Amino acid sequence: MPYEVSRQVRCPSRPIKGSSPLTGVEISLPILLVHHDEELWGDDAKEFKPEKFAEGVSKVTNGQLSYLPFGGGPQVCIGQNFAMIEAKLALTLILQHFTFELSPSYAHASSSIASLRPQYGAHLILHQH
Ligand code: HEM
Repeated sequence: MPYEVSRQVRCPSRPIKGSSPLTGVEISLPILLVHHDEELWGDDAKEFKPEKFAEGVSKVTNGQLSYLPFGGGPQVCIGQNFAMIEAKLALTLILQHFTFELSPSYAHASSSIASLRPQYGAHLILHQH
């Protein structure tokens, strides 16, 4: 997930929250902050709870555009479906043959260089079935 998506305002007649931004102004939407917003996601917004998505994205977001790992609108990521299938396929193949746990050497430090990633790598210990 990239840290932010940005756009240059080309049409001053499109108001944003009641104001008309100047033409040429660049507006950035910090995706990471939107995904951690407690108003949108609740008090446990910063906790890792993938089960929130058990009934799909539209259920958990109440139809709001508040989950944007692939952006949204006319410039939404064209590789979204490919990336999701690839990730599910890779994870399925790994889980068919291995279980894994975090290594004690793993240090939790997320870093954002174009996309969000573990700063010191994801140290895993794999166990073959
Ligand atoms: C997990 C993987 C990926 C993530 C998180 C991701 C995320 C994103 C995001 C957030 C945007 C929107 C940027 C914006 O609105 O300014 C975007 C655009 C784009 N992505 Fe991805 N992407 C991923 C994989 C891919 C793959 C695999 C491809 C190509 C096969 C791809 C091709 C593109 C292209 C061409 C755009 C620009 C679309 C446009 O401007 O019309 N992405 N991506």
